[in-house]
Amino acid sequence: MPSPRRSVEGRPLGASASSSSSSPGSPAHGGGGRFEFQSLLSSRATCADLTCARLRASESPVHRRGSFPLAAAGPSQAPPPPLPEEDRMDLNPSFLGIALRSLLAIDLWLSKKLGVCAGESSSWGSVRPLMKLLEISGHGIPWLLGTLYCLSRSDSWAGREVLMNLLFALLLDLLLVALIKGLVRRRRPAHNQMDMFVTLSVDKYSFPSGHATRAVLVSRFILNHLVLAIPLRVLVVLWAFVLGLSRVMLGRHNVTDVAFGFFLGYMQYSIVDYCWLSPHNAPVLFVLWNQQ
Ligand SMILES: CC(C)=CCC/C(C)=C/CC/C(C)=C/CC/C(C)=C/COP(=O)(O)O
Repeated sequence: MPSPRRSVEGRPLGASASSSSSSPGSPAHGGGGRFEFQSLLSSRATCADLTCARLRASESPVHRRGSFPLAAAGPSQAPPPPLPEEDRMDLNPSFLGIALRSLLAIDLWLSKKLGVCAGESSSWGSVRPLMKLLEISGHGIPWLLGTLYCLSRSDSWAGREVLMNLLFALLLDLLLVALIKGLVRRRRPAHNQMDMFVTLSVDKYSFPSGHATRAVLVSRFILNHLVLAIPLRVLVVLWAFVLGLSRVMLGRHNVTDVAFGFFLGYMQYSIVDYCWLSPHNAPVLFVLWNQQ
């Protein structure tokens, strides 16, 4: 009995090879006045590509109503096994599915258009060194080392408390970004050159942008805990925004990586603010640091 899963394009479900004279891609008559399509492409590998649509055999009207052609042929012939889950694809994706795919397409298109510093030969290739300088300004290492240095030099309890929380914020950021990157595993854009200053293994993935999370987290932190004149406050916000934009211009990220990074950085600051470490709720940390 020919397996319906292995049948070629347009062949009616369950029909024998000799009866499948219909041309590829054309609807084939499945019996009972109904038409059914089998896979548009024969291999499972190509089915992984979402361009391949397949009618779910187990959910087709013919199957559901018990009038599958082979089943009708006799009780000894069992209906074909349902398609494996990975071979199936709904023909009527939900509105959410369509919206997400459209967003993804716009994201890829826009990110490619904005990636004007992705290489030396790109249209804005001459600005690339400046973008890379911005990249270092938002890198985890200078921020961690800077915070540790300031902590070691701080001689007031208030200063130490703020710096201890900044250190906590930076470490929380590294942890959450690494966790999400490892779970989502979205590859960096194809036009990115992997020439970044010190990276972790998860930094081969792009969602979310660690620079974008850090930019918003650190900016919110500075704006809330440092007394700055208005022009400096504007500069801090601008730095965060331009740093995020530079990630797309360098070709390191897609727009959605940076947008989600901004959102995550904003939420991270709220977490840090909520769990604010002080000599009252985390005395051990402060005593240990004092003893050094
Ligand atoms: C110094 C202390 C207390 C701890 C060190 C913790 C640690 C593992 C630091 C690693 C810092 C590091 C290499 C961060 C990577 C930053 C980076 C390249 C992020 C990628 O950003 P993206 O915007 O391209 O996603």
